[in-house]
Order: sequence, then structure tokens, then C-alpha cells
Amino acid sequence: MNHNPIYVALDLPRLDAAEALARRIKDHVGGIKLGLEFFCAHGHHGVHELAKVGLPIFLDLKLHDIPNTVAGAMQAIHVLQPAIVTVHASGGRAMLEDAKAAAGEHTKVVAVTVLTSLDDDDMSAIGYANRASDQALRLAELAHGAGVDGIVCSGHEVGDIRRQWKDGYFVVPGLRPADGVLGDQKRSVTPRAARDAGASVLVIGRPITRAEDPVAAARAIEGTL
Ligand SMILES: O=c1ccn([C@@H]2O[C@H](COP(=O)(O)O)[C@@H](O)[C@H]2O)c(=O)[nH]1
Repeated sequence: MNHNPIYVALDLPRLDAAEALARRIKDHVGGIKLGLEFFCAHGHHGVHELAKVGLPIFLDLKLHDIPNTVAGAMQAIHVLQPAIVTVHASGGRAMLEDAKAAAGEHTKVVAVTVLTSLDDDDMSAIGYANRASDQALRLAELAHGAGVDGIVCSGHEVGDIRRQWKDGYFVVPGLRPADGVLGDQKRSVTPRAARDAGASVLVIGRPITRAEDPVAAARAIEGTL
């Protein structure tokens, strides 16, 4: 891998703080991930402002609705020219197909399989018979068949999915350095383990954004890859 695969998750409530942090760490990450917290607070304006930093923008909106609605949302964000957008694989094949058809030519559509904050106990509480890793594999197959560019999964299953979908684009969040605090993440590996297993993009938020020295934290993680 010859480019920096780290996308920093800027889950910060304030636009000025997010922009300032992005500028400080821009030499140690490969892209910026903006999620629901940021988009609900700052919308298109916020994305335009962060785009000025000069890194690719990943819009982690996790769209999940009927096909027509998701396609409309994809068209509405077209103007922002995101490098990556997320939808939920469990929205079904037609939704995934329509999301991909509505996306801009340069936007990768990746389907979230099983959130990294869920473990096997959560799966049964939700009503899934499968273990988290089996469900992630099943949804990855669905996403592959629907023609999207890749999936979001944990570092626990990315290796198995990579063996079956060789040219897929795989986003892995929930990553923690070896001594990192898990917080709400339950299916976590180190950034290096995820990269070695076949991740295309490494999403890292709090280990960088909440570090005492975010530049040093980003640089240290980059150095492990
Ligand atoms: O399964 C998923 C899908 C998305 N995310 C997002 O990634 C970041 C992780 O942030 P950390 O602070 O490094 O835990 C966050 O924006 C999530 O919305 C995920 O964690 N798991």
C-alpha cells in the first residue's frame, strides 16, 4: 500500500474545531471521514469547509431506507463529490443497486455489514440467528452481488471477505492501537492487523481526535503501518 490508508473520523460537534484539527493532522492521514454527527450539525456547508483542507472526503451517512429515498439522497450529495459514501447492506439488494446507480462516477459506495459496536450477544438480542462474523460475510456477499464498490466490516472478518472478493474496497473502523481504550467498540483490532488482513481504508477517530497530542497520535499510528 503506497498511500496513507488512514481516514480520520472527525466526530466533533464544532466546525471550527474539526477544521483546525484536520489542518493539524493532514500530513499524517489520507482522508477525512465525516459522519452523522457532523453532517446533521453542519450539512453541505460543513463538508465544503472541510474539503478545503485538500484531503478526500468520506461521507459516512449510513443511508438505510427504501431504494427511491436512498437514491434521492445519493443524488442530493452528488454536488459534494465525496470519495466514499456508506449505505447499510441490510437495506437490501435493490437499495444497494439504486444507491450505486445514483452515485457520482468518482464516488465509491460501500455497504455497512455489521457495526463494529455489536458482538454476538447483541446479534441475538436484535433477532439475528447468525454470529456477527457470519452475518458480516453474508451481507458482504449480498453487497458484492449488488455491484457496490465494497463494504464496511470489522478487522475480525475482513480477511475472510478479502479472500472471496479480491478486488473489493474494504473500510475497517473500530480500530485501536494495542493499548487503546475500546469505548463502545466491541469488534476491534489494531490498525496494522486490519491492514495486513486486507483493509483498503482504516477509519480511526477517538484514538487521534481525543489524544492529548493528536498529531503525535496520528504519526504514531501511521508509523505502525
Ligand atoms: O461499523 C462501524 C461503522 C462506522 N463506524 C464509524 O467509525 C468511526 C469510529 O470512531 P472511533 O472513535 O475510532 O471509534 C465513527 O465515526 C463511527 O461512526 C464504526 O465505528 N463502526
